[in-house]
Amino acid sequence: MNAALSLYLVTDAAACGDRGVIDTVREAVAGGVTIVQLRDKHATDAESADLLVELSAAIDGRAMLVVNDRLDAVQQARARGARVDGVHLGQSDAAVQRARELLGPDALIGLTANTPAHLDAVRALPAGTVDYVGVGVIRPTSTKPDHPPALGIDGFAALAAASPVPAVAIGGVGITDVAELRDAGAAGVAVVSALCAAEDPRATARDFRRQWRGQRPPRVLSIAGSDASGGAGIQADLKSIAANGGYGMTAITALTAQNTQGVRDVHVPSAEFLRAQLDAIADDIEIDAVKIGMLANADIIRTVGEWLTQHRPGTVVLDPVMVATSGDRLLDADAEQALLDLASHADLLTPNLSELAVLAGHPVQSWGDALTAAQEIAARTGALVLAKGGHLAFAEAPDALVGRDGVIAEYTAERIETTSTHGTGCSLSSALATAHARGMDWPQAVHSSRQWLRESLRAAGALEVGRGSGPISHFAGLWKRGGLATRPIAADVRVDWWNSTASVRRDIDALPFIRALADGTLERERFLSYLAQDALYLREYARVMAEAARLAPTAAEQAFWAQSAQGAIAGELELHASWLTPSTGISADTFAAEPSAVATAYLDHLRAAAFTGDYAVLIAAVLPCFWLYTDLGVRLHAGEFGAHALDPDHPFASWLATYADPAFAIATEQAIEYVTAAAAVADEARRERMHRAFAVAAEHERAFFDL
Ligand SMILES: Cc1ncc(COP(=O)(O)OP(=O)(O)O)c(N)n1
Ligand SMILES: Cc1ncsc1CCOP(=O)(O)O
Ligand SMILES: [Mg+2]
Repeated sequence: MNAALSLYLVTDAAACGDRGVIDTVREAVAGGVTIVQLRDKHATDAESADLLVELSAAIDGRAMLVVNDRLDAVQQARARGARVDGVHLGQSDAAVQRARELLGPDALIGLTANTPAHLDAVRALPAGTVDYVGVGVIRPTSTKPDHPPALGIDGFAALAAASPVPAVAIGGVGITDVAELRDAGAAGVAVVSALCAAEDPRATARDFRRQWRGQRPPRVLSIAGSDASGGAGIQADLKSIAANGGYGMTAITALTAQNTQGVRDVHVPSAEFLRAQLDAIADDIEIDAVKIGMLANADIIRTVGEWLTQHRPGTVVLDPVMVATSGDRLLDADAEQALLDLASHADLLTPNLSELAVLAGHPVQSWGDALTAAQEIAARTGALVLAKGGHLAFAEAPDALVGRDGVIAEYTAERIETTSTHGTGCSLSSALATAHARGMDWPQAVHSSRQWLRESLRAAGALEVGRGSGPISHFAGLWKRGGLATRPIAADVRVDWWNSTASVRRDIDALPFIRALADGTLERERFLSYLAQDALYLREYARVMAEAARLAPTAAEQAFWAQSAQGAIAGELELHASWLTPSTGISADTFAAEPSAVATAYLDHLRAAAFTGDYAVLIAAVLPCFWLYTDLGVRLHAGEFGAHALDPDHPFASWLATYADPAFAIATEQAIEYVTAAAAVADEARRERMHRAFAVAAEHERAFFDL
C-alpha cells in the first residue's frame, strides 16, 4: 500500500493547460507518479467516467487511479472496462462508509482530514473503511482557494503521527518539501500544480521520486527462481542489485538444483506461498522497483499480476524467461499467454531473440526481425523492450531500446569472448531495475547497466566457478577500484551530474539556432559561421585531449584520449574539406574568422583545466562536449525536433548524421565511464572540482549554440 502513495498527482485541467490532463498524466506516470486522482469539480459524473476510461488506458496499470468524490463515475467507468482503484472523499463529500459498501473491500478509499477531530472520526469507523488520509494544506495554495488553515511541516507531522492510517501531505507542496515531509511521517506527497503545470512532467516526477527516495539505495524486489550455483536467478539478482547501488529482496518462485552444467531438478512452491512472500514484503517495506524473472506456470504468473495491481512500485522490469539456452520452451501455452498479459504491467521487457519470437508470434532470424518484433511487442503491451542481440552470430553484440514508435537508442560494442555468461540475462534486468529506480531514465539505465555487465563479463573468467558455463563477476568493478565504494559513483555522474544539466539542455533545445538547424531553415551563412567557430574550437579541443592522454593513468585511457584528439582534428579537417571552402559560398570574413568571444571563453575554461595537471578535473571538463552532443544528435536524428530532421534532403543532413553516429555514442559512453572511474576514487573535494569543471563546460556548450 504505502509505496503506491509516495508520489500522488491530483489533476487540475487549468494547470495542465494546452497539454491536457491525459497527456500530463501519461508523462507524469512515466516519470514515476504512483497514484493519480482525477479531480474536476465541473465535470458531470458521465464526463468524469469518460475521463476515467481515458486515464485508465493512459496509465495502463503503471499507477493507481482514483477519482475525487464521484462514486457513480467509478461504477460507470468500471462497467466500461476501466481500472479505477477507488475514490478520494472530502469532508463535505459522500460518506466513506457508503463508498466502502459500494466499491468493496479491495477499493482504495482516501479521506481528507485536516484536524484532530477529523482523525478521531476516522478512528471511530470500522477498521479498513479508510485506507489513507489527505492532510493539508501544508502552505497556502491558489489551486484550492477555499483551503483550510495552513499546517506547515510541523503541523502536518503532528497530524500524521496521530493518524490511524497512512497520511498523504497536500497543499502547496513543492520539490523542496519532499524530504522534510517524508521525514515528518508522510506516506506520500500529493501535488497539483508542481506536476500539472510542469514544463516536463516526466522529468519533474522523476525529480520528486528521487527526492522522496533521497540518498538511500532503492529497494529492489526480485521475483524469480533460485539457482543453487549462485550464477543466475535470485542469487544473481541480489548481487546485481547490490553492485548497482540497490538493496535487494527476493520472493522465490521456484527452487532449482542446478550448476554450471545444467538443471537437475526443479521444485515449484505453491502460488499461495509465493503470494505470502510478496505480501510479507509489501506490508512492511516500501518497494521502489521489481524485477520479474523465472515464473514456472500460469498460476504463479497470475499471482504476480494480481499482486502487482495492488502494490505496483515505480519501476517494473520483466525478464520473460520462456526459452532455455538449449532452445527448449520452458512454459506451456497457458503460461505463455499469462506471461503476455503480465507484460502489460511492466515498464521494460528484456527478451532474448528466442523470447522475442515467442512474444511476437513469428520467427526472428535477423537483427532487423528483432527490432520489428520488439516494436510490435512494445505497441501491444505499452512497455519498452530491450532487444538483446547477444545470441546473433555477429562480431558485435547489439542491443536496442525499442518503444511503440520504434528504436529509441541502439547500442553496439565488440563481443566479449568468454564462456562465463551464465545468468547474464538475469543480471542485466536486475541492474536495469536498480538503475531506473536510482533515477536514471531508460536510455541512461541501459547505458549504465550495459557498461556494468560488460565489466562483469570481462572479469568473469577470473572467478573459475564450475566446469560449464560459469557466472559473471558481479562486483568486479568495485573490487578493481579497491573495495566497495560507499555509494556507487556511477549514479553521481550518470544521474546527479547529468540531471544538473537539465536546464542547460532545455535551453539548448529551445535556442533559435537549434530549431532552425533542425527544421532546415537556418540561413546557410549562419550555419557556416557556426562551423567555422566549431573548426577553430576542435583544433584547440584536440590539444586539450592530447593533454588528457599525456596525464592518463592507464594505457587504455591514454589511447582513448589520444584517439579522441585525433578524431577532433580529423573532424576539423573534414569541416574544412566539406563545408568551409569558397565553393560552399562561405564569405571571406567567416572563412578568416578568429575564435569568437564565446569560443575563446570555452577554450580558456578547458585550457585552465588542463593547466591544473589534474587528469580527473580535465576529463570532467571535456565530457559535456561528448555527452551533450550525443544526446542532442541522437534526439535531432530521431526526429524529436520534427520529422524533417530525418529527411535525407535536409540541407544539413550530413552534419546531423555526424552526431547521431553510434560510434560517437560509444565514445561518449567510454568517456563517461572514465570520468565515473576517476570520480569513484576521488575524494570529496576533487569530486567537487570535477563536477564544477563539468558544469561550467556545459554552460559554455549552451553559449556556443546561442548564435
Ligand atoms: C490526497 C488528497 N487530499 C486532500 C484532498 C482534498 O480533497 P477535498 O477535501 O475533497 O477537497 P476538494 O478536492 O473537494 O476541494 C484531495 N483532493 N486529495
Ligand atoms: C486538492 C487540494 N486539497 C487540499 S490543497 C489542494 C490543492 C493543492 O494544489 P497544489 O499542489 O497546486 O498546491
Ligand atoms: Mg472533495
